[in-house]
Amino acid sequence: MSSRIASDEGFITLFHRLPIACILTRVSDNEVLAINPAFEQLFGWRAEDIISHSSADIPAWSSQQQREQLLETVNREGRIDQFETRFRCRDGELKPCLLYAELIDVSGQACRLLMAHDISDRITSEHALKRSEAKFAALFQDSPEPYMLFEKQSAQIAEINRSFTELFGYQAADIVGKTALEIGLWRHPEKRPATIAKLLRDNRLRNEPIDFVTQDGHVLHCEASSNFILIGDERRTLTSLKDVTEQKQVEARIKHQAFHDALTDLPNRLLLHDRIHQHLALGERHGLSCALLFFDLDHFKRINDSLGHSCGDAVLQEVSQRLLGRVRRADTVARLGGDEFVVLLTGLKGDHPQVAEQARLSAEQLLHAVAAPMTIKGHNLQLSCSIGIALASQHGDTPEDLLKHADTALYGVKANGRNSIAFFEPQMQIVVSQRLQLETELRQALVEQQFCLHYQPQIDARGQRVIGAEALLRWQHPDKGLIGPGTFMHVLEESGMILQAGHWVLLQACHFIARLLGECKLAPDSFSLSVNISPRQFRQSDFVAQVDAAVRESGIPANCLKLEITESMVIQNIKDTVSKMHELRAMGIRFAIDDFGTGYSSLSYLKRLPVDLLKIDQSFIHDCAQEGNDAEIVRAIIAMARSLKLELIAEGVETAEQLAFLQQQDCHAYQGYLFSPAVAEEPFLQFILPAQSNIDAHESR
Ligand SMILES: Nc1nc2c(ncn2[C@@H]2O[C@H](COP(=O)(O)O[C@H]3[C@@H](O)[C@H](n4cnc5c(=O)[nH]c(N)nc54)O[C@@H]3COP(=O)(O)O)[C@@H](O)[C@H]2O)c(=O)[nH]1
Repeated sequence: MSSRIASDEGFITLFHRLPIACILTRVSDNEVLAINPAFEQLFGWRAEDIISHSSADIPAWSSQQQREQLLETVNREGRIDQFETRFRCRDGELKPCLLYAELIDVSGQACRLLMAHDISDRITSEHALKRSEAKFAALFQDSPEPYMLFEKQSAQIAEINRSFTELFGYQAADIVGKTALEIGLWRHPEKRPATIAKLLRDNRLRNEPIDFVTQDGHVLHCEASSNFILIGDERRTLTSLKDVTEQKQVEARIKHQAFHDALTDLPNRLLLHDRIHQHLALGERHGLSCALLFFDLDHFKRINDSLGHSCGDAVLQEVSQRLLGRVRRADTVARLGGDEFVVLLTGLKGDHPQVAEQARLSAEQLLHAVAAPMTIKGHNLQLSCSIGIALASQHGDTPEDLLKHADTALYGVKANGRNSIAFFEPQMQIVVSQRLQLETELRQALVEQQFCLHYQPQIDARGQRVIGAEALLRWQHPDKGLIGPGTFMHVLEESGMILQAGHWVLLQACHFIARLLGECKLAPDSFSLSVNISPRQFRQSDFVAQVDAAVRESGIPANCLKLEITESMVIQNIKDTVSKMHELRAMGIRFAIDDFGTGYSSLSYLKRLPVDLLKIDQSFIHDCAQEGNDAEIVRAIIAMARSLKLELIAEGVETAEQLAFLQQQDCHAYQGYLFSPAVAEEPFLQFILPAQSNIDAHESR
């Protein structure tokens, strides 16, 4: 401290105690008069390094230019606030400082008091902030997620990033300064106030589902997350968006698939159930009724089996379109699977008879719609269908009951010949339960082997010789005794159990032939056993292999086995049938056309078939001796067989007159009650052991 200012004691004390670094210089010659301890401590300089030197010479200034600038301002204006510079410390470090300088009078001398405030921390944090702002800017711009920055107050867009531009198509120049509403970003602007309220309440948004619209008008399903942030002094809303459009579409697809049939895209059972539920509730409220129409395409399996599944699928699609085309928008057409469709007619008004009448009229229209000819993959088809109807409240109050009762009514239509409609009636349930009971018992019968074969002899009337037999299925029911196939064959067919039963029959028949040839010493050329083959059995892709295996396993000559098929079976899929017949024929298996005369009886298809024998149907035999139409038909069949060089056998021959007529026409082979009904294995053996003596014995009875 210079002696010339030492007398101003109050100032000196204050000067030395000030916690801020101070330096005092004389204006007239710029000589440094004093520095305080805070100065020494901050910059490391000692008093002797500084005091008495001209301020231009002191080493603390890092820039003379700045020093002169500062002095000039202070001299001119008497003071300077916040002059930023760097002071060199004794150890060489340049320390950022904020300088305050003022002209003061100290003991009558004009002096400059310069105070230096260390701003190293502020500069460091400013740098850190700058770095973090730069990082934020880089993150914001380069983020793969679309980002938007809004002015908090005005909600104007302040910035968008590249990903936002890529996703939405907007360039920053197009939208900065505008609100999302102004540019039409919201798909549902009416939802914005609630979303903003939520943001303000929670101070953030997390994965808020919002639909936006892109610049070119596409809808984007997004999840938006928002936070308030401070950038500089500005309060901003930072919003990141997650585009979940694809995810939503996948979810929607999965949901759609869960409630719709994949082939026709019609509602499935689940959705139908839901719709029935809704309409029952609505109906109750508004006094309206609804009706359930349960559809089944008649003999649809034949289309699948004969023309293939892709054709069957196309038929189902065509039927679904026809049904959709005939109902109102409020009605539902559903597919439950296979060839089962359900139509839910809704909004039916009036009392019970009026509602029933509306349902009946609609059902008839739908029946006709299905029955109109259709061309599927080049095939001209004409279908028919059966419809069972259940009416809400009259026939059920729940979806389950209505579906069950419409199905029961459908069963009633099918039992009465199909191609028609029927309303549910309580007694129909008895028929359904009986049918179910029969099906259950038949399954049990297959497991417990309650089936057996009976054999009806086939005779050559010229020598009364047994030339063969027809194997006929019987069911040895544990309570009801022996049951003929007329009672259960259709159930085996419809349920598919015929495949297992038919295979069993085939094996049994082959083993029976083996016993006849082995134990009874029958000559293979003198006897054949006929086995009835059901259409479903024949259509199996491995049918030929099954027959081959049965023949091989039993070790019989293949020509002892004769397969009986019907004309209708051949017609259903002539290509496949003929090819299988040729394969089996090549193995030595023989074929008979059963019930001949009742079907197409066409020469043209008969010529194409590898057939050995025609069986004249018993319906023509019954009255053939009366010389009426049946006699003519029998004559025509015999002539046809002769021209095609086919064997013949008449079935159902019950009287000597019938046999005499047949023999007059040169048809000598027959089977029927006249000789014997079908009998069990043991009695059958009596006819052929020894063959001739048994026939004699039979004649003498
Ligand atoms: N797929 C299979 N179908 C089979 C099998 N076993 C039988 N069937 C089919 O059932 C139909 C009925 O058979 P069934 O009740 O045994 O009747 C046969 C004879 O008993 C009966 N018949 C024989 N002679 C007479 C007669 O003089 N009068 C008269 N009223 N009926 C008589 O005819 C039936 C044999 O007919 P068909 O088969 O046309 O030769 C039967 O039609 C078979 O289709 C089987 O294992 N698999």
